[in-house]
Amino acid sequence: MASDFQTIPIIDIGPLLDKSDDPKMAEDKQALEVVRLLDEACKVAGFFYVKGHGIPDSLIKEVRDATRKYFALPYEEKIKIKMTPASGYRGYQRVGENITKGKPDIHEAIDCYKPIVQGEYGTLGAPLEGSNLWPDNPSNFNLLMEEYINLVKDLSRKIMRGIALALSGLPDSFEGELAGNPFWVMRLIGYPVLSDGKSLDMQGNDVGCGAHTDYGLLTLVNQDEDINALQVRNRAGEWISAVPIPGTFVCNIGDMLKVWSNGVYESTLHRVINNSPTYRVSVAFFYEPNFDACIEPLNFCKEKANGVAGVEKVVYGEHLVQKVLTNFVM
Ligand SMILES: N=C(N)NCCCC[C@H](N)C(=O)O
Ligand SMILES: O=C(O)CCC(=O)C(=O)O
Ligand SMILES: [Fe+2]
Repeated sequence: MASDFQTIPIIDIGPLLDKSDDPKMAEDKQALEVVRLLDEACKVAGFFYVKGHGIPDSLIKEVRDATRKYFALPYEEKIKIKMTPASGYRGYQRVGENITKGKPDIHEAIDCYKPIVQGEYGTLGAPLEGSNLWPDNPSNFNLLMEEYINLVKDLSRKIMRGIALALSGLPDSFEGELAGNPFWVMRLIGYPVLSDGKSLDMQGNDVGCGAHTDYGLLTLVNQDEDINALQVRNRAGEWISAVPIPGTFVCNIGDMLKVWSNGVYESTLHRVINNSPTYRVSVAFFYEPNFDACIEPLNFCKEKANGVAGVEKVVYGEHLVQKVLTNFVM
């Protein structure tokens, strides 16, 4: 359960990454210290900064800059990759199209998902079938994003090996049938400046993204430097700013890890409010279980609660599809 934390921990995961594919990982002192810090952060806040991740800062910035260039294009250009039910909910959505708790969010985005071929998951996967819609402009956009996706996906897998140990499981607890073929989601997001630093629309809505939890396992947020906008709710109900720390990702745990951990880790509520005078870009990568995995508390997590499951089981793909189908007005 998220406590009344006031700050979000920073974890240098370098020593874990060095050993994460080593069969002796669980005997390495420095890797185990990272595991301890992950456990603490997941229990206390459900959020932490990841440093020492090994992904070049230049690539991380390039991804944000390409995203910014795309959003700066005229609407007619952006709408060429419009997200529709027929595109598998992949592509561009304009400001106000995404809905959180009944209110339009003040952001625009490109949504991407791991490609799903027709029939791959039967009716379960049908709404998200398709491949991603990438803009032609800026050029090389898709190559850049694919390079980035490969790196953040592998980073997430390694963090999950650490989290498996943190929950007293084996390092590969989240591989094989559970998350060995991980689904992923990426959202390239732009948060416009609010006019006069006040509300953008007549209803006085100034929320870039309303309070929500993420749906899967781990989220890695690549956010603009120098703009404070992402806020995380602690148990006392206070909103704690996840201020940008150059060279880090903001990492948070999602609903499926809450279930697998039997509620030992919480998927913490967060929201985005861009009150700055500058357009804000963030790129959120979501590392998820296998699309068709049935998620229920793992035995080694239930043991701590005398074998009692404290959270409901769910098929990940059903959870995701139910969210996606209620996220948009179209
Ligand atoms: N894949 C993830 N986590 N996307 C986050 C979007 C959160 C806002 C969405 N309208 C909602 O209400 O969930
Ligand atoms: O823009 C951000 O900093 C976070 C976005 C977010 O929470 C999400 O897309 O799930
Ligand atoms: Fe989120």
